Amino acid sequence: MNVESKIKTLTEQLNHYAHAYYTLDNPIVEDAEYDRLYRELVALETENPNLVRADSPTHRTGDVVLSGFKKYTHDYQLYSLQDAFSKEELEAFDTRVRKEIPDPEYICELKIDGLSLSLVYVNGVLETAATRGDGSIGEDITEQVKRIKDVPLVLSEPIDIVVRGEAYLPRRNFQKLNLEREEEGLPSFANPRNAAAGTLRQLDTKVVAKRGLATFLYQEASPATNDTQEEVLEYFEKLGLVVNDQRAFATDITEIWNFIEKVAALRDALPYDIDGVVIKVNQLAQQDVLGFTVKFPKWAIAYKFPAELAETEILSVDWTV
Ligand SMILES: CC(C)(CNC(=O)c1ccc(Oc2ccccc2)cc1)c1ccc2c(N)nc(N)nc2n1
Repeated sequence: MNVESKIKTLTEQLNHYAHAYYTLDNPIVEDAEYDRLYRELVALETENPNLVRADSPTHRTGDVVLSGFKKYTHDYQLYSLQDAFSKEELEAFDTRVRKEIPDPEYICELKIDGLSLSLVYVNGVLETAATRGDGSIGEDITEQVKRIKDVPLVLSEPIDIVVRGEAYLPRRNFQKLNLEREEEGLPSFANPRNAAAGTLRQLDTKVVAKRGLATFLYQEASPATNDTQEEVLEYFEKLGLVVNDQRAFATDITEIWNFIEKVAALRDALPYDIDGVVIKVNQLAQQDVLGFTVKFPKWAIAYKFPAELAETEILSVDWTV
């Protein structure tokens, strides 16, 4: 086997193992074996730098220390969600939708408490990752996002696509990070969302690789190639992107509310923080009929759970009254 096919085989093998470990949470090879193959690839790439592939896992570990963040202008507006804090507000949303869509089918997704980000793939290769910013201009965090192990550097298909999702810190990594910071006499992070935001603002990408961020993708920001939001999410999984599996269909507020109550009951057992449930019209053609206000899509709403009192707030509450 010549060097080029040896590098191709090693790269594909290592990416397959990493996908199983980080994206499917289902390791299929011992760490020692992964490390041995990884070292073999680094040696071959060092001798043949012109043969390093775009999807090589070695792109994730090179220690790049940036001097600052470049601004990035999104090709597509990244919208916010209108919020609802009660069942009545959801009923008002449903009434507004039904004025234009008599029989809507909704899809309900989790609202992950992380940092919104946009991934731009060209020919299937991750070209840019950026924060949402104000929806039009964000910050380029490409080098940082390349160190998030479940973000594919190359998709399974060579397509141009802009996807949007959330970067978050799994609770177990959040607890591990705060323990380390306490031992180093550093202030701990208040919550996983702040820790994720602080990590992606690190200019030393080695720090990002160590912290164990993860992602869930939920939106195709470029013109959609599917008919429904559900099909978009299934397509994302085929491409190698991570999609949250906690979702449900609903045709009325009762079914939406049932899902919200189910999620509220399992919320504390989830390995990540959520701050609500996002309800969307599932058919993309129906989304187009409803359209957008200046800031929000009229076909989606976020039901926000009551904010959990932070430990400090709980201690300051006068429970004697
Ligand atoms: C619905 C949307 C606001 C994203 N959608 C967009 O940003 C968006 C962008 C261009 C769109 O349409 C286009 C307009 C012009 C060209 C191409 C597409 C449509 C939606 C949103 C926002 C936050 C979410 C969140 N935290 N969790 C989940 N689970 N879903 C979320 N969904």
